[in-house]
Amino acid sequence: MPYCSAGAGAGAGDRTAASAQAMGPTASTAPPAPGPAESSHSASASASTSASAPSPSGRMAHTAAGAAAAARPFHLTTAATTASARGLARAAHHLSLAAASAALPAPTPHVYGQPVPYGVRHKGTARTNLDEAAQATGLSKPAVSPELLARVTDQRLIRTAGLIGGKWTEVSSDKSTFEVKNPATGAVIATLPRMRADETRAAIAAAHAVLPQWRATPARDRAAILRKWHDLILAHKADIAALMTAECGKPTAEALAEIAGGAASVDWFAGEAVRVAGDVLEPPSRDRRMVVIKQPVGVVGAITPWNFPMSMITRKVAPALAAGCTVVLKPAELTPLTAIALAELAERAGLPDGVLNLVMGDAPAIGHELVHSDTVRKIGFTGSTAVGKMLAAAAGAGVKRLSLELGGNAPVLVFEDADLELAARGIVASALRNAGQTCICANRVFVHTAVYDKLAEAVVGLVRKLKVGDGAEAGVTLGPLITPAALEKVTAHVNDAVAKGGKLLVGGARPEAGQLAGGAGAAGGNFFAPTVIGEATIEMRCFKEETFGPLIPLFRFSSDEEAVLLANTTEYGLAAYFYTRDLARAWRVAEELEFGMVGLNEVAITSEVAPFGGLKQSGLGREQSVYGIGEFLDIKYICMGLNYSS
Ligand SMILES: NC(=O)c1ccc[n+]([C@@H]2O[C@H](COP(=O)([O-])OP(=O)(O)OC[C@H]3O[C@@H](n4cnc5c(N)ncnc54)[C@H](O)[C@@H]3O)[C@@H](O)[C@H]2O)c1
Ligand SMILES: O=CCCC(=O)O
Repeated sequence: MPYCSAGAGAGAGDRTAASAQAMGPTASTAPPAPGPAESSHSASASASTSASAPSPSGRMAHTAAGAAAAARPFHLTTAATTASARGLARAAHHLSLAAASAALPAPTPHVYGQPVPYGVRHKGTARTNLDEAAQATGLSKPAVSPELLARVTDQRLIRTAGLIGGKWTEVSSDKSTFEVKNPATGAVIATLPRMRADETRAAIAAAHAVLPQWRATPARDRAAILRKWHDLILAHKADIAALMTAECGKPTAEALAEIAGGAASVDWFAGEAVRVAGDVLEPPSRDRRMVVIKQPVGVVGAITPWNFPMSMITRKVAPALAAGCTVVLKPAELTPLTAIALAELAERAGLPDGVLNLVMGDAPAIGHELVHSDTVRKIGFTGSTAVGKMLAAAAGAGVKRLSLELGGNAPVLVFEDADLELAARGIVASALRNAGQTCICANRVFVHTAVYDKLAEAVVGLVRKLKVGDGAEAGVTLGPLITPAALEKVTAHVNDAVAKGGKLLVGGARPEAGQLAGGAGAAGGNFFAPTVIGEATIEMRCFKEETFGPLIPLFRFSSDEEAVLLANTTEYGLAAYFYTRDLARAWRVAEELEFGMVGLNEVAITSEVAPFGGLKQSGLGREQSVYGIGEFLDIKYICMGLNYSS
């Protein structure tokens, strides 16, 4: 199903630079510290100490002991080497670490202002290990705000924990935490464990341990679990939308559209699971037969951004699970709550323990483990081009499979024969979707000079009708930007354009508090008024960079050749759009645009049935569609000689 209801540049850029630095050469060359199991415990000894009760839900039970035992035949058949024995011991150790650190009672989240002790409670006292950690480190405990709890009906969807080997893990190895803020108010809505390398290694080990069972599970059964997950997502869409809007800021209608699209991906890949097929080749001689089979690539590391907190996850996790892979997911730290709710629903759908693991916190440390682990065979990443390039370099060193969905700088071309009303609606819907924070947002609008003034007037008229405010308020069509840094980048792009001769047609600054829907609280949010700049030129930053904010710059052109040249003048190649009624021009321009996705008289191009991905520095590989599952499958050729003596 297509979904599009009405990009944080500096946010993305600034964080990106910081993370890139943190991941620098020192971090990437440091070998992971060996776990104690490698030196002092046998696999079975450490596994047997960590066995836990079978799952009450009746799901495939994977205790640490069970999972380690399950891993054994796989190790023995694929690589009966010392290294694999060490790997098994390490897996068992990490599983026992996960089991021990996650041996917590059913979560009762600490609510700000009403301390509810949880964590590992000491005998005969209400104090927990978290109280001690908080006291010792001065750091806050995992918690959720009453405001967040009040928004959600099924409060079990809100957990202050990652998921490792089927255990919700509420304490990170160094007991540190990070905060999640509502971008519409600036208020802290949750505090979560800041996971790092230890938790990531445990999650990788858990995913590896259960891989033999999951890949051997019949595709039909994997598909049934995915369909159940899809149904549960839709049954809880109001709660998921509330979480998504609270952490990411997008208006509720946009959150619901994203959930519908994300659920559609899960359903699509449930269908694809049973259609994986190989080939029988015509052999060059009759003494042999040749076949091609497809097999899951193995453990997948999935790293996702904040701007689509659900659909960027389902596009990776659903095809990976359908193919028979297991997953370690690292969602963005700005928006982990949607990911946690999705993982909780996956568990309820019957996904076996360890098949989907969730870690979040210290992005460079987690990323380093995922990309340097020999166990992880594939990285699926969506995010900035800067972080994507760094991951690509590290994954290349380990010859790991890689999909990258990176930045965009989408052009819209409006030719002189276009339906101008349709074009104006499309431009506003695309450019301002998620407050302009969408990788395929219209970032540069090129208009034929003959229709420029009319188109500009129509765009400005539509922009003036938008209602800016807290996305949770009814009727709001434009929410806040994700961070103050994102606000700074949009402000800088607007100021730069005006300084270089751009005409401010509407917007241009932060709205006054009184102009915002959402009451006084919204005054603390990261809002920027939707802005249209006329007479934009190629010297401006908004021509070269992804603004990732609510800015529509209008450029002029006077020939088809000029329009296509302007559109292609970017290192990005994700999405492009154009409006014309001329069939010959439509084909010519569609073929000449150097972008992975092209919308002709249409901006709502995203769909689970269509390949999503970019050219040039916008990425590698494709998500969604019939092509999407191939990213998680290895191709194996088997040649069978028939010329043997009987
Ligand atoms: N092409 C697409 O499909 C697509 C979709 C959505 C967003 N995007 C792009 O994503 C960008 C915005 O997202 P963002 O700001 O979250 O990007 P980002 O690159 O800062 O973060 C993306 C993810 O990478 C993680 N990360 C950051 N540093 C890391 C490191 N050193 N190692 C491993 N992981 C690390 C983050 O925590 C997050 O989970 C924009 O450029 C946008 O165009 C692309
Ligand atoms: O930001 C990228 C995702 C956009 C989409 O799914 O349409």
